[in-house]
Amino acid sequence: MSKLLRYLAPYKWFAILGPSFMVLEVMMDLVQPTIMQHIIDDGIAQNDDTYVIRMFALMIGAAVIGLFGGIGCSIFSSRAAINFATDLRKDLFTAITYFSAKNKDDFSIGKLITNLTSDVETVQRAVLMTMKIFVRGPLLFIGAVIIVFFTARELFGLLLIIVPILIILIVFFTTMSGKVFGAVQRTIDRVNTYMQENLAGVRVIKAFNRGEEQIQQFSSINNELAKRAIRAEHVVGVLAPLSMFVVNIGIVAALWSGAIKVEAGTLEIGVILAFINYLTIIMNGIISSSNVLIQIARALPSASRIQEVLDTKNDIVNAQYPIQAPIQGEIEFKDVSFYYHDNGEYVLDKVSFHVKQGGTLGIIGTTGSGKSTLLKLLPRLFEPTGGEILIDGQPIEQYDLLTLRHSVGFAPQKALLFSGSIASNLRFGESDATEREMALAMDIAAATEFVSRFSKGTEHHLSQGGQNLSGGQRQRLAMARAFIRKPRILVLDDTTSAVDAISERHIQKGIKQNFDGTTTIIVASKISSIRHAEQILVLEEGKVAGLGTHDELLATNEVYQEIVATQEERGGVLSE
Ligand SMILES: Nc1ncnc2c1ncn2[C@@H]1O[C@H](COP(=O)(O)OP(=O)(O)OP(=O)(O)O)[C@@H](O)[C@H]1O
Repeated sequence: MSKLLRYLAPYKWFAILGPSFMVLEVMMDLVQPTIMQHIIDDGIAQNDDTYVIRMFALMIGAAVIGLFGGIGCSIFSSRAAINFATDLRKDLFTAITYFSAKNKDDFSIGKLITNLTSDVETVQRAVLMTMKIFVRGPLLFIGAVIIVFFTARELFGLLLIIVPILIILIVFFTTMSGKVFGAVQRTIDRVNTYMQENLAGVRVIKAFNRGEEQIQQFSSINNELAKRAIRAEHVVGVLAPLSMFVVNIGIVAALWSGAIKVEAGTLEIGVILAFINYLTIIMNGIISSSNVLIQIARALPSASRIQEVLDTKNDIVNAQYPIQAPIQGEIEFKDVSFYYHDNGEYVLDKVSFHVKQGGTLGIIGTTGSGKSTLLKLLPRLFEPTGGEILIDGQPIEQYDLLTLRHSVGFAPQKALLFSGSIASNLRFGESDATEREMALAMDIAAATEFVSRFSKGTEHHLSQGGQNLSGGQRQRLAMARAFIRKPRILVLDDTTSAVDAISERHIQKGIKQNFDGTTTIIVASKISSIRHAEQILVLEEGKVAGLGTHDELLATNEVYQEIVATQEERGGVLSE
């Protein structure tokens, strides 16, 4: 939490002014019972009307100044806390945006959403309450104790019993609340993860008639959240009535012992009333301090979760002196190995191949053989765990990341688009692409025809993830987004799986004509997509099972022959 407080630095004046105004309000609150005591003992008891009126005017004056203090505190504290949270949220979003793929895998999406929303809000509330109330509580408490010591010393002994009891209650409940609210926050993570996954998969849920089961599973997590939240609220909720009970006992004791003293003529009635008022102020001071402490205890787990994200080191960073020279496109994999998790299985095992600049490599293999993983190593979404990748003869990690990623036109297997216009999605690839460049990229990707059918053309609005397009249309736009960069290395991960054969041929022709000097790596599930590649790499369980031209592999490679045979059985597309 203390680390996060650096976010208050730019707003330090708001953060100082807020509590300062609160001091003003507290002073006015503290002075009121003493004025009242004087009204009773020196004004009403002595029948001095002028004195009473003067004191009433003083009371109203104090109330107005207190109001001014309260409003000032609210304005400045909320500005400080809201700006603090806005900057924090922005930095969190930035950190998450620059996470490496591995960093992202380490955090669940639900947890990151909770981070950006509920965690930031919890910390913001704690900061706000600290500025507004944390000054008020202790000041009210200390001020009232001092005033009672000087003005109602006859009853001061009672405070020595009541105050320690109240303090013990607060320490106990604050400690408890930190634990129970930590558990609530962790359950909110689970709810968010579950909701996020289910919202993304709503169509699958419907298609498989899994609605009831999913609702039941959600209910069980939701009920768990309710149980933990209720427990947490109970813990917090018991404190105020318990404190009130202790104070009420104190009031009874004050009245009883005060009455005896008034009867004996050693105490005035106004002092008892002032004492009771101050006792209530002390209780309010303690309860509001405890509310802030509880809020801080609640915010601590949130703060450390936020800090965990901010502290996460991106494991893919630029070299100290990165190569910024333009990339030509020669690629060499030398015994490249990779696993996703320590102690996990090798997904790629000593993979070696060489593609000359402007060459074409097709990759084929069984499901889960590591094809997509291999492609993800090229824009350095992941780092090899063994071996070396060379681009133009230089280790890939020596290249400036921006230069490297700008040189690689990557169309992933899952054609994810963003909400916004088609044009904005294409410009994701090249922000200052002209209309002509967009038209050419769409033409190569066989997207022109379906886009022109939309009344607004490239201004047609796509919903979240491009869900209002067909799978094949999404794939074409994702390819166009990669083409528009005019990359030196083009990486297509099974991007024509949902594209019809005629369009696929159009795309292949387009790539050949327009990306002559571009090194192209294409992962495909259909032989027809890669049969004309200069080299074809056959992957099996992460290992190279073959490397050669279509004809060479067909003649000598068993795995390739098997894939061809299976595709022919299914009415294969080899003849195309
Ligand atoms: N983010 C990840 N974390 C952990 N394991 C992963 C991750 N992504 C993929 N894997 C595992 O790595 C292996 C290779 O996956 P990859 O996606 O590279 O295969 P693929 O050959 O592209 O498969 P497909 O043809 O089905 O697309 C699989 O066993 C998969 O379960």
